[in-house]
Amino acid sequence: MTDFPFDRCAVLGTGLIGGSLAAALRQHAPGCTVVGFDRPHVLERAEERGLIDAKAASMGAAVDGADLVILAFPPAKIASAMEPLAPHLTEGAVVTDVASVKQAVVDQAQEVLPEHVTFVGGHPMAGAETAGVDAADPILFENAAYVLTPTDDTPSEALSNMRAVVEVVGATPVVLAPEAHDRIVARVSHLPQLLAVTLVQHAAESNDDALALAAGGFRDLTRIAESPFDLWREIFVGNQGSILDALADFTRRLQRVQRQVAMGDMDALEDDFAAAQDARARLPEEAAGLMRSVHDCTVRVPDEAGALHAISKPLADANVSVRNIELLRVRDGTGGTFRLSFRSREALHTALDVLNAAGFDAQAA
Ligand SMILES: NC(=O)C1=CN([C@@H]2O[C@H](COP(=O)(O)OP(=O)(O)OC[C@H]3O[C@@H](n4cnc5c(N)ncnc54)[C@H](O)[C@@H]3O)[C@@H](O)[C@H]2O)C=CC1
Ligand SMILES: O=C(O)C(=O)Cc1ccc(O)cc1
Repeated sequence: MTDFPFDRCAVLGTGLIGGSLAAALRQHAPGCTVVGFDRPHVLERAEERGLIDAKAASMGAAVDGADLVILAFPPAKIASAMEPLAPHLTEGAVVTDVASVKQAVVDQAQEVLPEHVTFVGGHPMAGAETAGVDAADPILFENAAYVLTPTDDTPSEALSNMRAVVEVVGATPVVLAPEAHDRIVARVSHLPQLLAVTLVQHAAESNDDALALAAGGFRDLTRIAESPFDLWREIFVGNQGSILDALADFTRRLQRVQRQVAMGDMDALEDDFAAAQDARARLPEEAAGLMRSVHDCTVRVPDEAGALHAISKPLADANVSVRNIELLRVRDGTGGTFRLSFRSREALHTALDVLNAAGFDAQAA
């Protein structure tokens, strides 16, 4: 790629996010050499998986000569790595990070990074419930929002070069002040994480059989309850103020809902449903990441050998690629139902046409 503004990128922390960024850069900015640094066994794995071009034995060696430095450690380690890194940074380098909370990292960068580099905070709004180098995937950022948090001092060239990084990995840049970012993610990411965990616990502890009755809605709403705590511990500590504000606001809303239910105020609840439907329709069509909500359909098939082939063949013939196939249920004698997921609304609609034309009962899910 000729107009990619960086030649040598150091990725410090080659886990889920760093490994995915490294791999996406290798794929889409082939002129840029990607050097990784992590714990030796992780780095070994990153190289084995082809996520990086080269391994560095130390942080200093990784950033030596790098015009782009991506800090992709856990948040506290990102902040604590800056000071020891400072003397090794190359003049003119752009330093960025991926931490889920921005104000503290931006403050730390302003305090300890040398004048001759520019720090631009970043946060890809894409992730997965599994961490680590083995979960890294260059497709992770496709269609994701990717927040950049420049300050008043950030030179416009550094910001536009970071936009190029975001775009080359398939994401959409969203520029926000660090404090605005932290307030927003408290509501769309940190509070939902706490609610998912609380919902699962609330149901599971109410009755031994409760989870056996949970349908798709409960599953959709609680997917992120499987996320590992290690990262979240740092997020809850790092964004405590905004999370407490969001919790207080949310508690007031929940109390209002409680009053509406108690008073049988269906008009008020209907208004809430309408407002939520309206707002949800404005969610980005392709939400972020590997775990994004996908375009699904269900297909009923007869109980006979070769059923999966019978579905996949006409789709392959029509050049429709399937992201995921899940067998939802099988009943002896009466057949089964598959759930198929596609990457886009267009692919889903083509698939529905193809499958129905082939004689299946396929419906958008
Ligand atoms: N997991 C997610 O869904 C998202 C995470 N983030 C941010 O990305 C950053 C990394 O998170 P993940 O990639 O999920 O975690 P991860 O655990 O997959 O990756 C972190 C990497 O840092 C390395 N590391 C940690 N301490 C180290 C040390 N002292 N020396 C050398 N290497 C060390 C680990 O070995 C690991 O490979 C965090 O700052 C997080 O806030 C941002 C968006 C989404
Ligand atoms: O998988 C999901 O839906 C997520 O919300 C993942 C996620 C986790 C942490 C972040 O800072 C950003 C995104």
